[in-house]
Amino acid sequence: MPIKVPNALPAAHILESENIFVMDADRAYSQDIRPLKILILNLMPIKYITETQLLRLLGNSPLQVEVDFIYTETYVPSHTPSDYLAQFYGTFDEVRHKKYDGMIITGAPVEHMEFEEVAYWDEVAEIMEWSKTHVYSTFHICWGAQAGLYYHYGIPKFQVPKKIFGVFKHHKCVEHERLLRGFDDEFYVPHSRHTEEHKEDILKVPELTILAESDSEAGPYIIANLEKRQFFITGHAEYDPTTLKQEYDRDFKAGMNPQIPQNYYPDDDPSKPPIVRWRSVAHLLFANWLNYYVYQETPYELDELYKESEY
Ligand SMILES: CC(=O)SCCNC(=O)CCNC(=O)[C@H](O)C(C)(C)COP(=O)(O)OP(=O)(O)OC[C@H]1O[C@@H](n2cnc3c(N)ncnc32)[C@H](O)[C@@H]1OP(=O)(O)O
Ligand SMILES: N[C@@H](CCO)C(=O)O
Repeated sequence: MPIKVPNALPAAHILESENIFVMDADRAYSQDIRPLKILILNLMPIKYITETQLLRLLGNSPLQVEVDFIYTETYVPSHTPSDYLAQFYGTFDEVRHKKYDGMIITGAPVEHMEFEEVAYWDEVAEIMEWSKTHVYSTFHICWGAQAGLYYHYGIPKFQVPKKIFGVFKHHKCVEHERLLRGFDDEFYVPHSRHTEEHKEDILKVPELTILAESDSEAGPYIIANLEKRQFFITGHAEYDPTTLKQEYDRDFKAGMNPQIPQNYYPDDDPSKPPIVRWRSVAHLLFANWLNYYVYQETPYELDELYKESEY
């Protein structure tokens, strides 16, 4: 079954070459099944890379998925041409009247700033408030997760002395969790951040459960609220095989003497091709979310979702 994206989105060509069935927005679905509506708030600077990474995982499903992208109006992205945004993206104002089965809030390279200092903070906070009544399930990634944990539950982030950078071993913290169905007892996921949440702050919030964590400095990895309508993912399962390499090379060229990503290069040698240990986890994570927490739970008629809302 296909994933439907804005017409001529560059990611579509890449995904088609990977045998993912992509439909443009004009084409009708062949079956009378309501597609799942997913909204992606893409805060990453190089938009097409994140689009491709997320659509690759959302598209690897028998479910019909229709994706809308939005960017922030209160901070206009500098690395993405305005005609690209005009062609493929909307704004929150253009979608606030709609309801969605799922939403993804991406990471963002703004973790050094206090949340309130980020130019689009008020807008992102408004979107997170709106999501409570207009989105069935929200998946927050990296800075998106930090922002969600802070906005919804007051959990602070802290600067770490050494960048959490590499591919870290994790384990499940709960049994029989559908989001983790198919995960091995130990699994690997990339992290790339300079900040963290403290586990004890998360455990203090009765509505939150840590579903998976790492005993390394990567710490809590997947946090869910009680209703399992909000997931906070501190790592980057969606990253391409060479994303960490690109970040390392970028910082190396900038003379920043970056640390070598852990558990990534054979013999920790950046001249060797990296070992990819997280692809299957990425596919399971997104497929389980889509299947168990979006498709199987969301109302068939999206208008039924928080009908009482007069937002
Ligand atoms: C913690 C996480 O979530 S990890 C996810 C973040 N990881 C990444 O973004 C990896 C890829 N990013 C990069 O490699 C770099 O950010 C680059 C190369 C794209 C840009 O680096 P630089 O040019 O040095 O930084 P620059 O000052 O232009 O800002 C980079 C981004 O930070 C964000 N940003 C910077 N200042 C602000 C601000 N005041 N308010 C909001 N966003 C800001 C923007 O997203 C900006 O990119 P955009 O304008 O295209 O949206
Ligand atoms: N993943 C990011 C961290 C930025 O906050 C990078 O190194 O680009």
